[in-house]
Amino acid sequence: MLFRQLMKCLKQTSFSLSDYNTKRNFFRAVQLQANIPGTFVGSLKSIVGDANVSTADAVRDQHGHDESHHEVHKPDVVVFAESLEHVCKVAKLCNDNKVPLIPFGSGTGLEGGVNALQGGVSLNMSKMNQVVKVNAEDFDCTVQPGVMRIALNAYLRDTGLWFPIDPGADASICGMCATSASGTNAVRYGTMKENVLNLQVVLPDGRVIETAGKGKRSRKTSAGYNLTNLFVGSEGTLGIITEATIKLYGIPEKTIAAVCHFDSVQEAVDTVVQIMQSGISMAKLEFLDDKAIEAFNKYSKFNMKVAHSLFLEFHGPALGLEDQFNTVKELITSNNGSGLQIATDEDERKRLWKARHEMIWACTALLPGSKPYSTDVCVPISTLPKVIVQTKKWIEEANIIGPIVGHVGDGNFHVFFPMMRGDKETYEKVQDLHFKMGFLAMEMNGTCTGEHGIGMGKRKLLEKELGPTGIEVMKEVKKCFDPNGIMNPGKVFF
Ligand SMILES: Cc1cc2c(cc1C)N(C[C@H](O)[C@H](O)[C@H](O)COP(=O)(O)OP(=O)(O)OC[C@H]1O[C@@H](n3cnc4c(N)ncnc43)[C@H](O)[C@@H]1O)c1[nH]c(=O)[nH]c(=O)c1N2
Ligand SMILES: CC(C)CC(=O)C(=O)O
Ligand SMILES: [Mn+2]
Repeated sequence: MLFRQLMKCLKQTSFSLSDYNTKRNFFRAVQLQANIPGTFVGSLKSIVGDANVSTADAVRDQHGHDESHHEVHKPDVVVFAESLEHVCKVAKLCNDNKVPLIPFGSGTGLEGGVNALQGGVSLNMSKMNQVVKVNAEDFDCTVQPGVMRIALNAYLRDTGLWFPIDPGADASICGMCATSASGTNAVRYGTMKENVLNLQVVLPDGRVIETAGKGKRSRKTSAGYNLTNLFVGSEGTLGIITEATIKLYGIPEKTIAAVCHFDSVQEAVDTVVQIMQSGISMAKLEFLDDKAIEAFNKYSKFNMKVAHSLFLEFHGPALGLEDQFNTVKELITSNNGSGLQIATDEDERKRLWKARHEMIWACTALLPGSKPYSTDVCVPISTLPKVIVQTKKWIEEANIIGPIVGHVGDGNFHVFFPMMRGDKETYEKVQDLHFKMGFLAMEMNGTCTGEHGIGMGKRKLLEKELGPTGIEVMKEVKKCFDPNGIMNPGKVFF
C-alpha cells in the first residue's frame, strides 16, 4: 500500500516544496492508525473507566470542531481525563499504538485546533478543574487544565487579584496557553506568552516535565532553554498541558472606559498610533469599523452612531488616571474624533463595552447559520494605518461582508467573514483576501496571526512567514517531543 502511494507520487513530474512537504507528511500520516480497533477502546476504558470513554456520535461531533468555520472532523473516541495518571497512560497507549491524540480544552478556538483531521482520540481535560494553589503574596497561581478563565476570576475575587488575559470567550486557561491567547487587555498586561511562569506537560511517551523545573515560579529565569514558551502556542502538537502556573495582578483601583467616533478609518487609526507613541499605558484600545457598529445595532437593537469607533479603557490608581485620559482626549479631538462618551461605574462600563463583546455574535447573525472565518494579522504599530486602510479597500472591492474589529493598541485586528461550513465558493474568495492580508502584514514585518494561532487555516501563511528553513527547524523540534507524530497531526504544518 505504502509502496503504491510512493510510486504514484514519484510519477508526478512537478510539484512545489509545499507539495513535497504535504506528501512527505502524508507518508508519515499513513503510519498512524486510521481506525481504532475495539480492543484499543477497551484498553482506554481500563485506564480511565467506562464512563470516561465515549464513542457516541453526538459526543464525537461536539469534539470534532471549535467555534470556527472549519469543517467538522470527528475523533474516533472521546476520553475524559480525571488525573495526571490518566493523561500519562492514555498518551503512552496512543503513542505505542500510533493513534492520533488531540487535547481538548473547551473548544472555543477559532482555527480548527481541536478538529481531529486524522481521527484518533480527543482528550477532554474539563474534569481536571482544580485551582491547585494561589500564592497571593507572590501574585501567582497554579491551575489544572479544566479551570476556566471566568471561574478562576470568581475564585480569586476575595484575594483582590485577577487574571486579566481575556480572549472574549470563556476558555480554559491551559487551552489559552496552548494557543498563546490574548484579547482586549493584552495591550496593558501582555499575552499568555508574558504571563505563564511554568507548565506541567505530559509528553506523548507518558513522561512528565515541568518546563521551568519542578514547582518553580520565579518572575525571571535564565536557566537554559525557554521550554515554557515553546509549549505556549504549541496548539496541542507537542504534549498535553496538565497544569499552568500564571501571573496574577491587583484589581485596579479605578477604571475609566470611553468610546468615540471618526469619519475615516485613517483618522481613527492615526489616533491609535499617536496614543501608543505617547507612552500612555492603555488597558484596552479597540477599533470597530462602521460595518461592525451597524452589525451590532442590528443584533442588539441599539442605536450607536454608525461610524469608525475607538473603545478605550484606563486602569490604575485614581491619582493620575484622569491626566492620562485628558491627554488621550486631546489626541482624539486633534484627529477630528467626536461623540466622546465616558463610563466609570461598572454597569455603565458594561453597557459601553457591549458592542465590542457581542461582536462575534452580531457578525455571525449577518448570515444566519454561519461561523466565523476570522483573520488575525498583527503588525508594528506605525504600519497599522496603512494595513487597515488597504484591507478595508480590498473588502469593499471584493464586495464581501467583512466587518473589522481589533486590538489595535497591539497592531492586531480581525476581519470577520461570516461563513457557511461547506460553502467552497465563498471560502475561496475569502481565503484569497485573507492571504493577501497575511502577505501584506509580513511585508510590514508583522505576522499572519497575533492570537488565534495557525491551526488548520494558516498553515500556508506560516510557510511564507518562516520560510522553508524555519519550517524545517520547527518540524525537527516537534520530532524531538513527538517522534511518532501522534500529537494533533495536521495542525500548524501540513
Ligand atoms: C467569542 C470568541 C471570541 C474570541 C475567541 C473565541 C470566541 C469563541 N478567541 C479564541 C479562543 O477563545 C482561544 O483560542 C482560546 O485560547 C482557546 O481555549 P480553549 O480552552 O477553548 O481551547 P480549545 O479546546 O479550543 O483548543 C485550542 C487548541 O489548544 C489545544 N489544547 C487545548 N487544551 C490543551 C491542553 N491542556 N494541552 C495542550 N493543548 C491543548 C487544542 O488541541 C487546540 O489545538 C480569542 N482568542 C484570542 O486570543 N483573542 C480573542 O480576542 C479571542 N476572541
Ligand atoms: C471572531 C473574532 C473576531 C474574535 C476575536 O478575536 C475578537 O473578537 O477579538
Ligand atoms: Mn481578538
